[in-house]
Amino acid sequence: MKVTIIGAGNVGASCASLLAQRNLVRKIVLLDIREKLSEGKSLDISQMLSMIESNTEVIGITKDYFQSKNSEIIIITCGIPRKPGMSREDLVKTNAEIIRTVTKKSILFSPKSKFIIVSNPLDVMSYVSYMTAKVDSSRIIGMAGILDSARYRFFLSKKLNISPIDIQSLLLGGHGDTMVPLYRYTSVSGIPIKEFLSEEENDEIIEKTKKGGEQIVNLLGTSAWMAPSASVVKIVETILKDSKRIFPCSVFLKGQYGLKDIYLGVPVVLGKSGVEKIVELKLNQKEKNLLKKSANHVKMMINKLKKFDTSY
Ligand SMILES: NC(=O)c1ccc[n+]([C@@H]2O[C@H](COP(=O)([O-])OP(=O)(O)OC[C@H]3O[C@@H](n4cnc5c(N)ncnc54)[C@H](O)[C@@H]3O)[C@@H](O)[C@H]2O)c1
Ligand SMILES: O=C(O)C[C@H](O)C(=O)O
Repeated sequence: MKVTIIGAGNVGASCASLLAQRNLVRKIVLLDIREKLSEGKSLDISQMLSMIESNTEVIGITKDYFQSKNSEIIIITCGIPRKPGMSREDLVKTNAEIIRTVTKKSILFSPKSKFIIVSNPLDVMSYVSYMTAKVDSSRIIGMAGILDSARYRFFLSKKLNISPIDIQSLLLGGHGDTMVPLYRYTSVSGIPIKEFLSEEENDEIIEKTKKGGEQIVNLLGTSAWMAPSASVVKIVETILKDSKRIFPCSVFLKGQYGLKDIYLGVPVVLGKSGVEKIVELKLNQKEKNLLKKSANHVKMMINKLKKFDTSY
């Protein structure tokens, strides 16, 4: 069982480290364009393995895609992150080119692989990877909803003084300010959230969640990587164990939620084939409007990209 991670920067190296600690796969290939980076990071991770009793082999590669041959899963974390004052959308042109190039190269050596996309702006990059790979959309999964949901659970846990582990939540929509956390589908150990706080109080938590990525960018000067890599590892584990768990992920919609030709966050069942089912919830009018607004925003970015590059 081999997993390849493209991009050995903050998110990529952290994914390799967390995945190796889970002792889930035989081999992790960490690949970057920058000479020596992945070799150094993989060596550091490898030297940790005897202490944590993991048998995973971690190798670092510069540009040589042959080493990624027949990967079960390819995780795309390469490209530029935002800096303070930037939006995720500011990354679109640079990262689209990078995602297209690395998807083309990876699919050549791993034609049956599932892809987890991390690079931003997430929903558009997942779309770019899907259009480039030309494989069934069930195999191209964007990671964002798990992270956004984890942030929401964290802020909520602080407000309620309750463990985040016991908070269940669900989000829809794009990864960004237009995300749609669902108050109606949030609960604490099965108890509806309305028993703990009002919708208005919850809205304050949602605003914090929407700004969760930006808050870290402003503190660190670059974007988050610990919680994002833990979210990626959740997806990897679910696919490899064929666990059929439900998570919000950015997936290609073909009419579900009244939307098509777009990658957007919705709840999905994940298993060994990737996205095994898209769960369609009955939304109320307010939720429908918010989702539509979020979809319009992602569509607008996709259309801008298509104008700039007619090959999409
Ligand atoms: N989806 C999410 O929730 C989420 C969360 C965190 C970060 N991100 C995004 O993930 C991306 C990576 O973030 P980071 O903090 O790891 O950045 P980083 O700068 O630390 O790492 C990016 C790495 O990509 C490499 N790279 C660039 N072009 C490449 C190519 N063509 N082939 C191989 N490697 C290449 C760079 O050399 C660098 O090492 C950013 O776009 C960021 O916005 C998304
Ligand atoms: O905020 C970012 O730019 C990175 C990522 O999308 C995040 O939410 O942490």
